[in-house]
Amino acid sequence: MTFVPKFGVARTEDLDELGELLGNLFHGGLDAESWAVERSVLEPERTLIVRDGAELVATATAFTRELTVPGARLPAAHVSMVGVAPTHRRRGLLTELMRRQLTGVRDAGHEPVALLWASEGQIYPRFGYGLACHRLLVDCDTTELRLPDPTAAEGRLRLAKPDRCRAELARVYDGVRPDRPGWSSRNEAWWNFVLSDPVARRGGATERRVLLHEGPDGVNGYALFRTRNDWDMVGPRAITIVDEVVTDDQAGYLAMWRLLLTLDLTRRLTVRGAALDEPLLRLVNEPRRLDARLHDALWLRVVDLPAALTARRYATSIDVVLEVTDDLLPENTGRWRLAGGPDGANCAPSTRAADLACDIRALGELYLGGTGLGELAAAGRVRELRPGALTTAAPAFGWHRAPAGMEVF
Ligand SMILES: CC(=O)SCCNC(=O)CCNC(=O)[C@H](O)C(C)(C)COP(=O)(O)OP(=O)(O)OC[C@H]1O[C@@H](n2cnc3c(N)ncnc32)[C@H](O)[C@@H]1OP(=O)(O)O
Repeated sequence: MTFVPKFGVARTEDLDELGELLGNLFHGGLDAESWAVERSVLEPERTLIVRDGAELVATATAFTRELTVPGARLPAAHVSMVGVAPTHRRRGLLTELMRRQLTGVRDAGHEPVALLWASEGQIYPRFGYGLACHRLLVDCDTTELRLPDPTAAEGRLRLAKPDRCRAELARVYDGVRPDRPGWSSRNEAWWNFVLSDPVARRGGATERRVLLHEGPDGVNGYALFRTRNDWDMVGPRAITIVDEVVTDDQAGYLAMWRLLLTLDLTRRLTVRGAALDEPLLRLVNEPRRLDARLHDALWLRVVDLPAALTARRYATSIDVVLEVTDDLLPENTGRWRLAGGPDGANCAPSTRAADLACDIRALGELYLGGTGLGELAAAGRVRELRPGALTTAAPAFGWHRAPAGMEVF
C-alpha cells in the first residue's frame, strides 16, 4: 500500500503516543518518570508529528529559549526529540520535518538561529547545521591530581538539596550566563527539567546533590554532582559524577573543584560538559591526567542570516562581504556585507565584490565564536576570494570565552 504521510502539529492528547515512539527509538530510558520530565518542557504547538493512518511515525520539536552568543542573548529554536519509526525511516520523513521546522522558524521571524544536540553527527549537516561548540568529556583517575592550595579568599562550602536552593542556583546561573556563549535561559520549567532526577537515569549513582559556595555576599557558586559507590579487593573506588560547576568567582571555583576531586572514598571523576577553556585544565598539576576527550556539543543553524549576523558582537572591527549559499532556506543565499565590531554590527545585502565564500553550515560553525575562520578555510569550507580577507576577518569571529555545551536539552 502506498504510504501517504500526514504531517501535523501535536495536540496534548498525542503526547503519550509520542513518548512511546521516542522510547522505542532511543532504546529505552523513557520510563514514566523520565517521560513526565521530558513532557513537562514540551510545547505541543511547536511539535511536528507525522502519521501513517492512525499510527504516529515521526516527530521533531523545538523549545522556546534564549541563547547566549558572543556579546548578546537572542531567541533561538532549541530543536529536540527528533525521530522516525524504524518502519518508516529512509523515506525522507526527517528531511521533510527539517524543511518544515526551519521554514516555520524562519517565517515566524523571531528566532534567527536554531540549535541542537545530535544523537549522531552525520545527521544534521545536510540541513545546514554546523558544529558550533565542542565539549570536553573528562573521565579521570583523581588519585594523583592536585589543585593549588586554598587562599584566604575562599569562602564557605555547604551541601544542599537541589529543591531547597533553587533560587540561589538560578541567580548564580543567570549571573554567569551572559558571558558564556552556548548557555540557554532557564525558566521555572527548565529548572525543573535540569534538577529532575529520575531514578532510571541515575545509572546506579546517588540522587543529585548541590555544593554551594558562599562568599562575603552570599552564594556565588554551585556544583551539581552525584557519586556512585564502588569497592574492589583493595578498598574504596567510588566515582564522582559532575553535571555542572557554575561560578564567576575564582576562589569559589577552586574550592568546589578541590572538594569534588578529593571526596573521601572516591578515586575517579567524570564530567561530560566541560568547556574547551575550562579553567580546571589550567589549575591541575597534571592536565594530561584529566584524560579529556573532545566531543561535539551544539550544532547551530543560521536561519535568518542578516538578523543572526547583526545580533552577535565581533571581537575586533570587521567589514567583509560574504558570498553565502543555502539550498534549504534560499533567502540566505547571496552576497552580504557584515560591518561592525565589539559594540554592534550590521549585516545587509551587498553588490560589492565578495571577500569570502562559504555555505550556511560554515556560518553556523562560526557563530558562537568557537571555530576559527582559518580552520574552516584550511578544511576548504571557507574560500578566500580577496587575498588578505581571511587574516583580517578571522580575529573578529572569535570570542574571549569558548562556547560551552553544558546541558543536553
Ligand atoms: C536533535 C535530536 O533529537 S537528535 C536525535 C535524532 N534521532 C535519532 O537518532 C533516533 C533514531 N534515528 C531516527 O529516528 C532516524 O533514523 C533519523 C531521524 C535519524 C533519520 O530519519 P529518516 O526519516 O530516516 O531520514 P531521511 O529519510 O530524511 O534521510 C535523509 C538523509 O539522511 C541520511 N541519514 C538519516 N539518518 C542517518 C543516520 N542516522 N546516519 C547517517 N545518515 C543518515 C539518509 O541516509 C538520507 O540520506 P540521502 O538523502 O543521501 O539518501
